[in-house]
Amino acid sequence: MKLQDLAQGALGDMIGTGLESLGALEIAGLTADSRRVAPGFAFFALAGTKADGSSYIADAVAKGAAVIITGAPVETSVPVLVVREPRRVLALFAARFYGRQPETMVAVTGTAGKTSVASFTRQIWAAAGHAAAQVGTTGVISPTRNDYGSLTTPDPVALHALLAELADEGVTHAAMEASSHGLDQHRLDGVRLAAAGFTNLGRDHMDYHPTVEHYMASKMRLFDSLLPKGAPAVIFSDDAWSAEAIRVATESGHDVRTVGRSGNFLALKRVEHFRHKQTAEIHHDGTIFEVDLPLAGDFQIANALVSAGLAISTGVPAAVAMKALEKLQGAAGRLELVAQAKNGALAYVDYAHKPDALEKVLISVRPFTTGRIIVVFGCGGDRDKGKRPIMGDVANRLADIAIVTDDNPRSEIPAEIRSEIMAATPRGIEIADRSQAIRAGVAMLSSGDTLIVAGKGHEEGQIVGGVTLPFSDHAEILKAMEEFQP
Ligand SMILES: CC(=O)N[C@H]1[C@@H](OP(=O)(O)OP(=O)(O)OC[C@H]2O[C@@H](n3ccc(=O)[nH]c3=O)[C@H](O)[C@@H]2O)O[C@H](CO)[C@@H](O)[C@@H]1O[C@H](C)C(=O)N[C@@H](C)C(=O)N[C@H](CCC(=O)O)C(=O)O
Ligand SMILES: Nc1ncnc2c1ncn2[C@@H]1O[C@H](COP(=O)(O)OP(=O)(O)OP(=O)(O)O)[C@@H](O)[C@H]1O
Ligand SMILES: N[C@H](CCC[C@H](N)C(=O)O)C(=O)O
Ligand SMILES: [Mg+2]
Repeated sequence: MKLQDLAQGALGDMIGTGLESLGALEIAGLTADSRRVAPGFAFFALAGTKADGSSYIADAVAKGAAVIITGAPVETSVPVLVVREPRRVLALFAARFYGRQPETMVAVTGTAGKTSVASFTRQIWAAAGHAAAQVGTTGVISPTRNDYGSLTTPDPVALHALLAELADEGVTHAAMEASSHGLDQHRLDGVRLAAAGFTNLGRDHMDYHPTVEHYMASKMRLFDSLLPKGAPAVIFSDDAWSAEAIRVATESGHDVRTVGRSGNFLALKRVEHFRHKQTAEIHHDGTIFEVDLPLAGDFQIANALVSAGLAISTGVPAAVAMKALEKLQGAAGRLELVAQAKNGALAYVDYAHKPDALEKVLISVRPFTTGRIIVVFGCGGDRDKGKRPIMGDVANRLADIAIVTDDNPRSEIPAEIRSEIMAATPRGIEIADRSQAIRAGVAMLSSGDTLIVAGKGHEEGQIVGGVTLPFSDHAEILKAMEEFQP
């Protein structure tokens, strides 16, 4: 593809000249990683969090880069195009380079619930007869794939290559997660969105965002920069940050549709909790729906409402969407019931790795726990350190027994991470080895107890140093259940 064809639509972001003379240049591929450059590629030199891409220009040129696209002039032997927002230009170019996307795309942002909402929206679309996919933390799920993933929001080149493949496979509807990193780094700027959703805002990623306002503003890019004006913005109404999300979406000229107890689009009137399910009365456009949601956890109602809001806003009849809620399967590792002991105690895996999520999950299981709540959890290394004592305190207050263990220590010293948690968990029991911690939790189970193994959800590895060791909370629970037969 010629550079001038890639540049269409991104011209507003260009500065300086260069395109006139370079427009006819044939571009074989795009990348921001010099290690992936092949002959004829455009190499985007991006200033990153760890490295500066401009130090890899020589490497890219040696590998055959045809043009360097960058934010500041550089001297090199191949043509250079200087642009104002290189990350945005990369995303827009990637969208044009790969060309095809599923016709109906939605994105959801929020601190917690994105994976669940992407999954539920895919399931509702599928129930309505659409070929639907989800893209996010747990990877890619479509009618023909279930691929494990790494980033919540893939980088724009990988993302658009994937969206083109999905479109070619016949996928017409796709729901994706918009992480704050992804939004801040313009990873989704080339995605054509039909609607967007917001779940909630809590503490996370304070290692990356200087303030909570910056974190919220990154999330709000979804509404103030990416969603086309006038498109439906589905916003959970009952979060402390809902009003701010509604304000941004309204000021951006969107069709704001709120869902929740104070929702105007889907209004939640009543909820009854049972052990593995809950019943909700939902009002929509003058009709009352009684919905049996086959999932535990108050927060799943919020996720179900946002998903139904997105599905209805992209053409699914409300009655079809409400019916589909009754068949929902939870996203892998999100308050997933892994085993029930002989004595009736329940063991769940959950992906709560931030304070609000841990709090919500522990509160959610209390109504059906007649015995004790036992939680096994840790905090990731090389991530927001501030959340460690907060999560420790949450577990100390809301669980009867808190077992503090390791969760992806990465480059940090595991004992130090644990002691930062333990500082706020005076009742906590520290067991370094995660497998032993889970064994201890299972061994304690008596009738009426609930065990929550939190933090890793669907993950299949434990990252220690630079190495990912095979590990599954799911498998460890089953092994311990077999051993202790509680
Ligand atoms: C902190 C962060 O978000 N980093 C992401 C960012 O990297 P960066 O631009 O800061 O990269 P860098 O390492 O500083 O390097 C700068 C530039 O030099 C280039 N380079 C580097 C080395 C080399 O030899 N040659 C070369 O060209 C790099 O490709 C890059 O373009 O852009 C990269 C491409 O999009 C991402 O892969 C990378 O994600 C890293 C791996 C990561 O761990 N990100 C996590 C924190 C993340 O994004 N998480 C979110 C949220 C998760 C959640 O929901 O909670 C997610 O969406 O997954
Ligand atoms: N609506 C919600 N409100 C509060 N907590 C929630 C909500 N939905 C999910 N959770 C909690 O957060 C955990 C992660 O849920 P989910 O994977 O759906 O969110 P996410 O936003 O995709 O998270 P991540 O950013 O880590 O990918 C769940 O296991 C549960 O503990
Ligand atoms: N997407 C999140 C996942 C965290 C999961 C938890 N197991 C951890 O490693 O902290 C992150 O990379 O920050
Ligand atoms: Mg997610």
